[in-house]
Amino acid sequence: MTLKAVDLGAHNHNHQRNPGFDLDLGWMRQVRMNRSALERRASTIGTRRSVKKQWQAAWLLRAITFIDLTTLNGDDSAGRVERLCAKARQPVRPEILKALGADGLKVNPGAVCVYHNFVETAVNALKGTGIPVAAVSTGFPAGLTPFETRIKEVEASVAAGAKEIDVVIERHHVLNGDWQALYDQMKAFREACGEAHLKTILGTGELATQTNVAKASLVCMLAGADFIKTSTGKEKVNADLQTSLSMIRMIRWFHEETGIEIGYKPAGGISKAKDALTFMALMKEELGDNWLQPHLFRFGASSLLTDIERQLEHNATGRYSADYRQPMV
Ligand SMILES: O=C[C@H](O)COP(=O)(O)O
Repeated sequence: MTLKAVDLGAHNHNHQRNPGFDLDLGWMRQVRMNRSALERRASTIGTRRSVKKQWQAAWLLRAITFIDLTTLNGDDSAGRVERLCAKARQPVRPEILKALGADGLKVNPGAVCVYHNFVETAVNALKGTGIPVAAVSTGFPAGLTPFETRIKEVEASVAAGAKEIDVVIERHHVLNGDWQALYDQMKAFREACGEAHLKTILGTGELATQTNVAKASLVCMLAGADFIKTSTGKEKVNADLQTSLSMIRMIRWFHEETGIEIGYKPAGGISKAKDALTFMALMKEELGDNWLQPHLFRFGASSLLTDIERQLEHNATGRYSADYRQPMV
């Protein structure tokens, strides 16, 4: 296996950030998505392309570098966050890496994602690793706390050491077509983030139409988002392939018009290694290999790593072990 040749996507520090642009209502009017066409295209992704057996371990290791290892639960505690960070330091058991011939590789998730209250805990637990902490800091998951409070939350998370801020949008702005209000809020969040990267969560399962998803994506990118993200993980419908297509195609269009590369983060309900590989195939087909890097692609996922480690072990030994061998937290 040629694992050593696989670029495990070190963070790209030369990447040009999105400076933000004016809200272009003329462009907004051109945006249309056809749900059935998206569904047809989405249904071909997992079937036409499957990763060949000998490449699977390399792809799975690469998938790990895209994970925002996440815990966003009401019963989160410092202890749980510390255990999650320990997992981020060593996402795959050393004997599995050794068996795969990958023991020399640095494989770490893209970030650890927590509520604001645990940013400091995570920053301390990840010291020396270079793994950034992402915070959901804006009245997550509804995003309906007072606007000023949310801005203060963002500033507090950045001050505590978060390098990425995942911000939920107010869905009613989209449902009412109030693009200016959405734009103004996102612009203010971007400003509050400073050097930290802004990831905007659309809550796509609550936006009613694919055209709304696409328009909300464009507004967030125009306002200066570094990433657009599907879901909080708390909506009834979370990341899926057809919605991903709507967002990815807007990323492509935005890049064609502005030259700026925006990251994509499907989140919520992605828990199987096989699904992760399908999302990666989708990115490769629609945006090309360049987008398969941690500064342009992430999975928001709480349990995906467990399944990936299981599959890697199977790949290395031909056997599956029980889930408790790969405890998450
Ligand atoms: O952004 C991440 C999501 O909250 C994680 O969702 P999940 O628990 O379904 O993987």
